[in-house]
Amino acid sequence: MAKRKTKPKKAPRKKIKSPSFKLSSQQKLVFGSFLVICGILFFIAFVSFFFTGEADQSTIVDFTSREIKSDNWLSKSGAWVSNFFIQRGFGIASFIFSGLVFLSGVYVLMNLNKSKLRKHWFWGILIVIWISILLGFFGQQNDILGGTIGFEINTFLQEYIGKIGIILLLLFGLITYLAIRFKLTFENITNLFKSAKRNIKEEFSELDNDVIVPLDNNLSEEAEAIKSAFEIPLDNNEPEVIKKEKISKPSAALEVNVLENEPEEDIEIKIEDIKEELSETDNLANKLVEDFGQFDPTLELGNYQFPPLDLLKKYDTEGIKINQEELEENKNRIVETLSNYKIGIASIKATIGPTVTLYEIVPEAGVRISKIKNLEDDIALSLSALGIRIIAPIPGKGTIGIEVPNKNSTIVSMRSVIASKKFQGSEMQLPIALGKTISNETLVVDLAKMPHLLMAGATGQGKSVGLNAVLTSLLYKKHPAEVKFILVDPKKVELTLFNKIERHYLAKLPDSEDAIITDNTKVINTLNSLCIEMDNRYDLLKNALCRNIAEYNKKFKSRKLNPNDGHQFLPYIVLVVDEFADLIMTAGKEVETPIARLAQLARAIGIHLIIATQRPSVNVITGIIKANFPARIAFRVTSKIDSRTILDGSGADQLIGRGDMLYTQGNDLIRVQCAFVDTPEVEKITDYVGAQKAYPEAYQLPEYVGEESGTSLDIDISDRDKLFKDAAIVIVTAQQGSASLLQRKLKLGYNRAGRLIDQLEAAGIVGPFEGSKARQVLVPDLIALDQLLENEK
Ligand SMILES: Nc1ncnc2c1ncn2[C@@H]1O[C@H](COP(=O)(O)OP(=O)(O)OP(=O)(O)O)[C@@H](O)[C@H]1O
Repeated sequence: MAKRKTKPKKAPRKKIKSPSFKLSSQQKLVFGSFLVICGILFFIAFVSFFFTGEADQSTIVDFTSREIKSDNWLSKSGAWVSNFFIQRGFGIASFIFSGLVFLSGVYVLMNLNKSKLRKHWFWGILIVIWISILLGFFGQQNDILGGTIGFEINTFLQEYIGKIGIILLLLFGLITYLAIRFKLTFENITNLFKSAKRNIKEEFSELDNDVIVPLDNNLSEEAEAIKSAFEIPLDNNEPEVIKKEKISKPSAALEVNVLENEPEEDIEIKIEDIKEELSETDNLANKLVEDFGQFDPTLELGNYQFPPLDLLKKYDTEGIKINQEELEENKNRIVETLSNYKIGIASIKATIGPTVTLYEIVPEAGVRISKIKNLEDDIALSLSALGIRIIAPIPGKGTIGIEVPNKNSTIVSMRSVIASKKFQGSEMQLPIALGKTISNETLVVDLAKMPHLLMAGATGQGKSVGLNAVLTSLLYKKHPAEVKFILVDPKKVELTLFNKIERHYLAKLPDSEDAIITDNTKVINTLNSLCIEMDNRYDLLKNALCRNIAEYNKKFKSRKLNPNDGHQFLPYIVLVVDEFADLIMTAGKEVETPIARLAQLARAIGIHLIIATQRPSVNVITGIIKANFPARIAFRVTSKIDSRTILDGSGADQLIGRGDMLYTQGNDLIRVQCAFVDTPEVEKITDYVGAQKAYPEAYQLPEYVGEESGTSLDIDISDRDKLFKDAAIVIVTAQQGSASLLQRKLKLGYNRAGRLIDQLEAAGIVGPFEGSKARQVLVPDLIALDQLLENEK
């Protein structure tokens, strides 16, 4: 599964030529109509047999003699055929044969699916045998009912299992037939009985309500009353059905349904039964699904066990405890502060969350909302608490919210959110249990819908824990075949634990050693490779006529896409970048461009990005990135400006840290306490997953050959630029392997400087291309350079 390189083409196998029975259109017409006519002839002969069979007995004995005449409607042939099938064969069940021959003709004529026809024959023959055995019971009285074969089998079976045995055997055959042919189950039958019972009941109760009132002069009193009340023009003698509803209670609303007089002429409605033709591939896919079942991407790791809940820790400080005193105190202070500014409160309500309590205030009529908003600092001061946030007004509620941190905040454990019904029962494509909201509800979001996530917050406020929570959620819900991670961790320590699940869940570039990327230059290659993967996936989707990965995978699972055409089950790819700022600082545009491209286009093909940064400044979170990351998580930041960069508004600066965060998916801000998952817990999970059978290697991303790394390292010495030696001296003296230095010092154009750098690399003077950084100079001084050039000669 993990391996996705194109398979080497198999040597073409020699095909053994099987005789082909393909008929041309004309042949089909001739053969098909022949069969249809045969079917009809059989039918006529069989019917005639019941009238003329006895008289024709002699004809059969002497078929060739022209003297003897036959009474059968189809003369001697008819007599012979019907005698063969009915008398000596299967009795009246032989009619089924005539039907089958007729049907075969229709199938050939209309070029219908042959496998279905085969099925009809198979089941048809079984039914013939079944009926003839059943009617074999009456063989002694009337031998044409079950035919000789039916009678003989019946008597043979009677000797061994007796009459009761045969009846039970036939019953068993019938049940088997119904179960296989009509997919009948025990539940179906019970449901059928139940609904029939219900229908009968309903019908009876309706009968009670329907009164047929003959509209003549002898109208009952009630009907008379109705007639006068509604003045229905009653002109002919046809009886009309009047629904009597609660007529006995004249005061109640009276519902009367009077059927309109029928129009003079009935206009017939023709109902066209439009049946869409299934294409050949559909038939093939259905057959494949019938034979092998749906494609199961998880089959290769069929025994994979999801990590159990017990690997996650339970915390003592979990669960919300109501501190009545604190509530009362805060309420009084809020009321007091507001009354100091002459703001009256109509009502106040508290919702206690894990870290903060929301006081919802309904101000008295006439109070301006902006007035309360301006008092934010004053209220914070009077409550002497950090992290007060005022939401005025709360969207969709018409109240004003004041969020006040709890004195004793409670931890929201990863265990509690993973165990929640909301997460366990979620049908999302990439469900993530972020934590709990202020009303203590578990917040589960779909990464596939976001479709990319930007996470920011000052150092030590819970970013890494947040990233771990995201990854843990996916590990608990998604099979290794369904999702792959690409982890970029410049800090080198945060995500190392995930190394253990490399062959299960990680994706990497071919030939790279570590799956977790810690080197910024490799990030560029990975991002570009991911862009290639994106393009490849779009091609696959285009060929499969699907709009997104979910549709594509569904189609692939139902075997409608041929793996020989390059189609395969596509896992989701989640790219996680910790410390995005660091990356932008070192690689700049080279990362921004592929990130922006991925962010703009990758949503449909199942590539989702999560980028986290400590420094939410505008040169890190640029406009183009912001535009493509509508879903954002803000942990506590130090300034209002940072908050504005992340959330386009303040709020993140008023958080209290330790996993307290604001989440937005483009519209409302939701305050959430992030679920806490500690490093030992993550370690346990990765150990658990890592200990299980894995794919042979990590998921392979497409190879990316960097533009600059295309240097041919075998540049001939004689082909070197005239300025080669000068360039080498400049580079070694400055100990800086950059083309722009050569451009400046030797007054060269970019192309020539670039060529020189390539030649210097080929000579082993500078190292390989390293992204935006200058190349490493491998020769320490001019003496060493002289020696190197001397040796070359
Ligand atoms: N959801 C949470 N619930 C409780 N405590 C938390 C939560 N998230 C973080 N903390 C506390 O904050 C500490 C720092 O968190 P974390 O390592 O995630 O910060 P960070 O933002 O990644 O910092 P840095 O940027 O320096 O890596 C944790 O060790 C933990 O004690």
